[in-house]
Amino acid sequence: MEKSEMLNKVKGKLIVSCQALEDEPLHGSQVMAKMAVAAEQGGAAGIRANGSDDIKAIKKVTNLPIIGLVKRNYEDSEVYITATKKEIDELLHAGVDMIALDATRRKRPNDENLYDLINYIKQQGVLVLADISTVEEGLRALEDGADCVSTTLSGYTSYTKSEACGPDIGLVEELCRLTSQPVIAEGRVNKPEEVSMLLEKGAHAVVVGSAITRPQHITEKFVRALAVKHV
Ligand SMILES: CC(=O)N[C@H](C=O)[C@@H](O)[C@H](O)[C@H](O)COP(=O)(O)O
Repeated sequence: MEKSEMLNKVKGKLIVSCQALEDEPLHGSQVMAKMAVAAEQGGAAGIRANGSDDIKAIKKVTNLPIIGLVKRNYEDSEVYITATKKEIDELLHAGVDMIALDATRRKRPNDENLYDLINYIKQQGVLVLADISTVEEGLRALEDGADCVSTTLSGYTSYTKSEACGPDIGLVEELCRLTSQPVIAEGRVNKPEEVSMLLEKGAHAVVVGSAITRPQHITEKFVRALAVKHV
């Protein structure tokens, strides 16, 4: 797939994040592959997926474009989304259309450098999605060569931590105002109407994860509503 073709395919559309870590009930590549099929049947235009096993299984069942990442924890860093060249090589080997990596300014494991990692991915002809938590991080990542940015980490870095339960609309708006490059809205998008609202605010595409693919979280919401009703 041509680089620009992938971005055109997801423009104005929904991308579904199909992820379940080892401690989650739906963990397993076959389950994530079924989630991806369900997402495609529902009309998703792309899939965001974690780890080469899940990605390989998903590629067998759908031709939708895939944004790949590898979540891995390192002792010397808070960065866990595609933190080093090792994870990038795993994704290149699995074959993805776009690689999502942490593009915060936090220290990376082995002191690896964001600029070098972005440009390494680009040299392999794969698109780079910068997962950021602030406007400054987004602009800097684009300067460093990222093809697009996603608001994935807003609320998840020590300096953006919040109790917010909805998407960071302000961050999407501000990034869209300051750059003409694609801005993807991601993180705590819980309602269908938020997807259309974020697209109207200028988002290129919207990623939804937990609200579609983490049934334990969906159940919790129903249970909370039940508790409120009976107070
Ligand atoms: C912060 C972090 O590690 N986010 C991860 C990034 O890949 C995923 O766990 C999220 O599910 C994804 O970003 C979609 O967000 P939400 O599940 O809120 O729709």
